[in-house]
Amino acid sequence: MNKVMLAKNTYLLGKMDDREVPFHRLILAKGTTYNAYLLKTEKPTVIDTVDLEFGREFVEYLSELIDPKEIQYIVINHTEPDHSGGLAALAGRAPNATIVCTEIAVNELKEMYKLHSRSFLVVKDGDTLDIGGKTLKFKETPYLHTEETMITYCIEDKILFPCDIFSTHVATNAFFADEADFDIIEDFIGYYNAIIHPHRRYVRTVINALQELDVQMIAPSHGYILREDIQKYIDLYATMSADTINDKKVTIVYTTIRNSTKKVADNLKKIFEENNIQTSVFNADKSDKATILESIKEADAVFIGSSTKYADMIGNLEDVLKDLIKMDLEGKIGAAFGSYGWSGEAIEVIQDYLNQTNLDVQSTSHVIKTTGMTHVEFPVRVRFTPKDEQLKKIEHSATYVADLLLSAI
Ligand SMILES: Cc1cc2nc3c(=O)[nH]c(=O)nc-3n(C[C@H](O)[C@H](O)[C@H](O)COP(=O)(O)O)c2cc1C
Repeated sequence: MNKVMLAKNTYLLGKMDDREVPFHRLILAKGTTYNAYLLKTEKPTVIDTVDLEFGREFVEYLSELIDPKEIQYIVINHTEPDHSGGLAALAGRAPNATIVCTEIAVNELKEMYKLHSRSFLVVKDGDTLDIGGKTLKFKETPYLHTEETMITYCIEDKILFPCDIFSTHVATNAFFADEADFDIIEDFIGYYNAIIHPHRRYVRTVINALQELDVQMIAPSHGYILREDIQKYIDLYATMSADTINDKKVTIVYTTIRNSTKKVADNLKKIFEENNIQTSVFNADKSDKATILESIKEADAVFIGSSTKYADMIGNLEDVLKDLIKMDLEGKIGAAFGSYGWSGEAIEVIQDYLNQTNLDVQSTSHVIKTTGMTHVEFPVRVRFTPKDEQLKKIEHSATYVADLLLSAI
């Protein structure tokens, strides 16, 4: 365990893990660190903890700096157990501490660490918390990289605690990037690519939020603390999260009885067009098949949808799908969608057809396995006419594909 002071009364409590750590189906060849922070103010506050495995060690080390009973707040920016895991050991030893997190995080933490009778303080975007001598400001960062995440900024110290964002996976005794005996950029970019890039749309929200903050130091939860040339790291995130490609095309083909599936198609189109992706939509029963197939040949992503009638697809769609199986669609993204009433067999039949092509067919399972995102669903299944939550669902799926199309990585 390490003890380093970042500002007056602000300590790094880090655990170095120099094993080849298995993480997100990767092996971290250089290991990693779990960085937590203690702000020893009038209302002592811990920001994040360490991996579950090192929880007791963490509390022992923390106890050398402060009696845990004095701790008033434990801020949890992100519930993944490599950061919140120390709560299991800390909560019992710090009975007077209120846990500070987003609303979504409350239930996750209660369930994960059996904290049902614990006191929680839910913070929202822009809320501040006076910890007696220092003030914390919170910014919700949903989907970066999970739904419940937030970042914390200490106004007096001008230190940003962004948890996973701006991290590096390097087991290091040089706590600050400027003290490393090599340039950390490659590791910084490698971490971004592995963990953050699939969520890059939300990186932009953070970059915008940072413009309103005077950040002099970035203290993430893995790897190096950044205190020199901070803007270089922020600019790198801005560049890496920007759209790099702008000439992509999507083709959407559907059939419908009473236009609910058309509404799904139109909403998909709206999202793609908001992302400057040229989008063509065809009702397979009202369009020339050769024109549809030509458009699919030109497209980078293909969405095929139908409503379900007596457990099957509607109209001419099957003819189009039979032709797709014979085409070379290598390198294109494919997705199924449709409106349905109770079972939605048509959508699954379309998915089966797409799986027989050489399209890169999207599925919920693949999205979860590759990004951890649970709010993106494929195929896109909408009960009856899409509204409210269902429109959000369509937006999430289209946005996900737009992000795949607009990024070179
Ligand atoms: C004649 C008929 C048969 C239907 N059969 C099914 C079915 O087998 N399974 C199902 O999930 N929904 C079924 N539905 C419900 C439709 O799929 C649902 O109303 C859907 O929203 C229609 O979308 P559309 O307007 O795009 O055609 C049926 C609807 C009708 C009118």
